[in-house]
Amino acid sequence: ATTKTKIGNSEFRNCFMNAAGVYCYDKNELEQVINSAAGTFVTKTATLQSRSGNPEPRYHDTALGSINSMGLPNLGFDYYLDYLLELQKTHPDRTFFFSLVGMSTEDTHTLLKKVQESDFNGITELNLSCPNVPGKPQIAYDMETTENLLTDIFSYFKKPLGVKLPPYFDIVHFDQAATVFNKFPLTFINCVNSIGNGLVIEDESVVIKPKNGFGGIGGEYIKPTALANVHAFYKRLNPSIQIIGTGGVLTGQDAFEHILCGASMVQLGTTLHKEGPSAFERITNELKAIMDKKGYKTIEDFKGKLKYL
Ligand SMILES: O=C(O)c1[nH]c(=O)[nH]c(=O)c1I
Repeated sequence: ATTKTKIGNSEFRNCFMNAAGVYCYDKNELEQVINSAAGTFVTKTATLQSRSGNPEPRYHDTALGSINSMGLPNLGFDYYLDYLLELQKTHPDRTFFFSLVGMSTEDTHTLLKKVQESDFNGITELNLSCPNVPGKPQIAYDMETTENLLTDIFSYFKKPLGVKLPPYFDIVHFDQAATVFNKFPLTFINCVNSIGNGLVIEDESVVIKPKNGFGGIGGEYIKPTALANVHAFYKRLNPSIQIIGTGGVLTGQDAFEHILCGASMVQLGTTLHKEGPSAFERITNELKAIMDKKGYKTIEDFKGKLKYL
């Protein structure tokens, strides 16, 4: 079996990659993902200026997953663009993802216009779902703002673009969000970001410093929500808009379920943070074993073919 995949016009030797925020802060981490079994990488979400992020401790692993309130720490847009342009020379056969968001609508347009005017030939992921910047809402929970933003973006942005979405929890919200996304030539949507503003307690205390311990939840806790979002949008979106599945992937079986729900690419967040880049080879082999046992040669043989009772 092969776990190769395609997003837009780009082919990837493997359908696994990191989730933005994990193993993607600097060249050292990104190089490790390049040299792993992963098919590609996405950068830490970049803002116009570099950011130190929220006070520490701001990330905590638990037995079943993780909680984080990083606060968008990143080395700034230019650092990641320079590195991505360098990789286009050293790895011309590979396509990488660039995650970004502005601290204001104006900044978002400034960033995307810079990408549009640059020689970057990869795929851009606009993060509409960061839950951890105090005072900033998760953009994609406001459908009017999201529609207005995408309308303006697609008036000038002509390169492959996808959006990173927060989890939705109401069928009507799936309907409303899909109606908006179907209006635009999106290459993909990425479901889901962490479940925002959870609270983890050890003994009598919260475990992270920012926001009195409130932070985004990842890991085993969120797989049912992630699968539901992948499948809900898979059933509602124009087939031209592909789905990247993120959330709760620990094993090849979890990845199999994301693809069964309609994912064309699967991202590792908490699992990658805990296990390191060797997780890509382990999970790829586990998925291939499942495919071989079932007689599936490519992920297209079972993508989106979730059975109902
Ligand atoms: O706190 C973060 O940096 C962060 N943390 C997340 O869990 N998701 C996000 O999109 C972001 I930008």
